[in-house]
Amino acid sequence: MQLQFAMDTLTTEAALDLAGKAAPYVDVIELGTPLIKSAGLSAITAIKEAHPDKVVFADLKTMDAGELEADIAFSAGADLVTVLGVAGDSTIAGAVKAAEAHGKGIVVDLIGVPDKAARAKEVVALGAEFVEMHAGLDEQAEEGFTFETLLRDGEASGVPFSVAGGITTDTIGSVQASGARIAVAGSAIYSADDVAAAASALRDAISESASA
Ligand SMILES: O=C(CO)[C@H](O)[C@H](O)COP(=O)(O)O
Repeated sequence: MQLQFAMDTLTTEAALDLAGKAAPYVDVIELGTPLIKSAGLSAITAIKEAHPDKVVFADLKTMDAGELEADIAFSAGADLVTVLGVAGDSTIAGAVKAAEAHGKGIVVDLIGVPDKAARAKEVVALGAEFVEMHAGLDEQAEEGFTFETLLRDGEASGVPFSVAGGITTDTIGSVQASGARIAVAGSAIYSADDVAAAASALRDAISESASA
């Protein structure tokens, strides 16, 4: 299983600093939605130039104008771009068209989708590379939130999936056991006093879980 670091920070300078510390331990570097809204597409270019060997993930969470929004993110240097699963099929198909033109990929974020397993099948049929079983920051803070449903939905979907929703060293083993392609960790890394150590600990937890 791969490890993705979601950088929910607000400036390119902060993102470059975080990415520089975590890069040795992660496979995918994500520019979070607030970062792209705050710093603009140039942040994607800066991260790709600093880390050309990493998969750069632009979390646009596109809801409309799929082809146009995906195209500008790929042109800026993204390897993977997100579209929302609650968007219409034509939006997702448009984003997939842009990905094909650039030789890159679309990830469909299933945040807010009631039946994630069913929608996952539909969007992969539309050409998405994989789906993200995602509980966002607000949902994580809601009373009664449980992370386990994301894993069950991933397993039930039968398609390639990542998982995001407050993953920590305590839970990343269960994500791996669910068959996820990628575990996405944001606050567990960027909020840590020692960012490199936090990323390294998640990487070690993946290895330990694989050999258990
Ligand atoms: O996309 C996001 C919020 O919409 C986050 O980047 C994602 O949830 C990962 O961060 P965390 O591990 O803190 O949940």
